[in-house]
Amino acid sequence: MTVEQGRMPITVHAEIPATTANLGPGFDCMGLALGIYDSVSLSDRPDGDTDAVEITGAGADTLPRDRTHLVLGTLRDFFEAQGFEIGPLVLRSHNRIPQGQGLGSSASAITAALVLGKEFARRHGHDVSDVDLFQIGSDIDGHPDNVGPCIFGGMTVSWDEGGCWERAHLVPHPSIRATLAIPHAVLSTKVARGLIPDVVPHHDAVRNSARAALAIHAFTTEPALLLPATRDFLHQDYRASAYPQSYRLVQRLRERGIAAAISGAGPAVIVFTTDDPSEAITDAAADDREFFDITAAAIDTTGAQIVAKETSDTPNGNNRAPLER
Ligand SMILES: Nc1ncnc2c1ncn2[C@@H]1O[C@H](COP(=O)(O)OP(=O)(O)O)[C@@H](O)[C@H]1O
Ligand SMILES: N[C@@H](CCOP(=O)(O)O)C(=O)O
Repeated sequence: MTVEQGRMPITVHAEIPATTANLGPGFDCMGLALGIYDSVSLSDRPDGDTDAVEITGAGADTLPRDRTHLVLGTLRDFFEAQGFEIGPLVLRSHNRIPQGQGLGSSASAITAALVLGKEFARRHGHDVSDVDLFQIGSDIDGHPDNVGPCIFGGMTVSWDEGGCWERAHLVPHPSIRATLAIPHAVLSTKVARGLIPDVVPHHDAVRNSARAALAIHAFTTEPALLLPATRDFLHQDYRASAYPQSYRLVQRLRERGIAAAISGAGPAVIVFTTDDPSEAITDAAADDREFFDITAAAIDTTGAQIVAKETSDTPNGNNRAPLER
């Protein structure tokens, strides 16, 4: 369907949170949404023959403007797969989620495409009642541990059941604060995944299972146990060579009794505390302190949202509308 003669072009706006996957031992299955948002909008382009992409913020100098742009490409693939005919589009994106840091930017980009695409198609009169964004997004990104919290907010645990993605939604304990140490370096998730062995010792699998189970309890009920609950045996040691400064910072923080882990595939470090850890992080970073930007991140509880209008620089949730997922 194209914009009919005389009909006002449609614009849909969305805010899409960053996510931190793994939380230590929850490799490929646990994740948490963070209050750092990409603001993305999609409009009909009645006066153009092709799609247009406008980008500000993170990636403005590096991301493509054609169909290889992850949001636009995913949108077009989604419309084609669903059989929705949609004319030329303008995609506008103000990105606050840094790319290649382990903050789920690719999952957020894919989620942005699907959330906007579903709402845009609905407003163009298409039936979207059977469209399951979590399923489609997890298949495309391959990381339900990012896509789950990105869509639903809070914390999710996800698993594969006979080729379908399932998830449970958890509410993190309100006293938990997340702080990020974001290095001046990037790492592609694909490269980081290449460092993980196909097989791990049974003993490590057992130890990791215990910590992952404990993480559910610590994140939801007893934050005092966050230090042991964020110990991983499946990925961080294997990937240490790809993020030496981040790995060192995690070790030093943990030696000081602070729950720290690599965020997603890295190289950002995520710290979970119930008080302000900035000083401790600066201290633990020692000679590497100039290498990291330290910033607090709220825990997002709502997930991706269609919003009434484009937000100013700091999304505050005032114009958020419930999203039909
Ligand atoms: N907002 C965005 N718009 C377009 N492409 C994006 C966006 N965010 C991420 N990407 C794509 O995803 C890549 C980063 O994905 P990945 O290596 O998985 O790192 P991350 O940990 O940030 O998800 C970028 O190089 C880019 O190709
Ligand atoms: N479980 C995945 C998570 C990847 O997250 P990202 O934010 O780095 O894309 C992994 O550790 O590979």
